[in-house]
Order: sequence, then C-alpha cells, then structure tokens
Amino acid sequence: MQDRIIGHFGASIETKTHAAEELPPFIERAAQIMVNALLGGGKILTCGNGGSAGDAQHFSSELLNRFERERPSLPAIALTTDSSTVTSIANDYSYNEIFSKQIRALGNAGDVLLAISTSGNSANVVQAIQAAHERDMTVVALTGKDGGHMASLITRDDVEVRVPANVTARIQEVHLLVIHCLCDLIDCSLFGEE
Ligand SMILES: O=C(CO)[C@@H](O)[C@H](O)[C@H](O)[C@H](O)COP(=O)(O)O
Ligand SMILES: [Zn+2]
Repeated sequence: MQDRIIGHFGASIETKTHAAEELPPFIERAAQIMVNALLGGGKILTCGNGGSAGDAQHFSSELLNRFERERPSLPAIALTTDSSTVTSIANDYSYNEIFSKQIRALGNAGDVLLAISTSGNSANVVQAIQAAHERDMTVVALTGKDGGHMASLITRDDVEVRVPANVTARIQEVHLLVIHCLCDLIDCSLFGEE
C-alpha cells in the first residue's frame, strides 16, 4: 500500500513539473483577465462538477474572504452552491442547464467565468461557456486531457489553462495549484507585491 501512496506522490510531482514548464504564460494571462475584470467593477462566476465544483468554491471563497493576506473582499460567486436553484433547474429543465441559466441571470458584460473540467466535456460547463459568451463575459477555462469540447469554444479574448495530463486526479491536483497561483497574482496586481 505504501508503494501505491509513493506512486501517487511521484505521479503528482511529475505532472506538476511538466505543468510548470508549460502553463505559466497561460496562468499569467488568466490572472490578467481576472484583474482587468475586477478593476472594471466586474465579478467572477465559477463552476464545475464533483471535485471541480469543490475547486470552483475554493476559488470563490478565497476571493470573497481572503487568500494569504489582509485585503478587501473581492466579488465572486460559485454557481454550484445554491442547492434549491441547482435542483430546480435540473428537475424542471436539465442538469446541463444548471450553470447556464444562472449565468443568464447573474452574468454581465465585463464579468469572467472560471469554467473547470478535467475532460473539457461536461455538458453543463460547456453550456456555461456558451451562456457566458452570450453575456459578453470572458472565459478562463481550466481543463486537461485534450481540452475536450471546451477547447473549441475558447475565443482569442479567453484563455484555456490545459493541464498536460490524462488522469483526472492528477489534473485536479494541478487545477488547485493554478487556483492558488491566480489568487496570488490577483492579490499582487491589486494590492502590491509582498
Ligand atoms: O473528483 C473527482 C475525481 O477525482 C470526481 O468527483 C470528478 O470531479 C467527477 O467525476 C466529475 O463529474 C468529472 O467531470 P469533468 O472533470 O470531466 O468535468
Ligand atoms: Zn477527486
């Protein structure tokens, strides 16, 4: 069993090493998009399924509350958390619309959608990106594998941060690191380097 544990650690380290070689320019661009939106009075909406729902909430709470330093609250909404809304949309319409319907109500031009999917193929996240574009929002997509359907929806104003890996758990582990990089870059850009 300890060999399995050491194997997981080794695979995670290897994925992160590979990601560190490829992802910095994309993460920098994602942070710039978010900083521009926040400076312009916009907010960040987040979504994803399963572990990625947790990641979406992790990021929004770090904006709303704090990351590593004292600073004013920043505007973000996780679209995964209102169980009455999510269950009623899934029940009355379809699970694929649980995020897109909220975006049509809450999203404004200048806001950002943080869309998280390891496969890039979750239909509700794909529809969220389509709804965000209809609302003139910019999209930051965290993906993996081959980017899936989400990759084909990314415009030149958007950015896709695609983890170079095929195992869902490894991709999620890098997504969390990317989220913490984004929090750090946002804090440094808005409130100065520490
Ligand atoms: O956390 C895990 C697996 O590590 C799962 O809960 C996983 O997030 C779920 O199977 C998701 O539905 C996968 O969706 P996606 O990443 O392909 O969009
Ligand atoms: Zn997981």
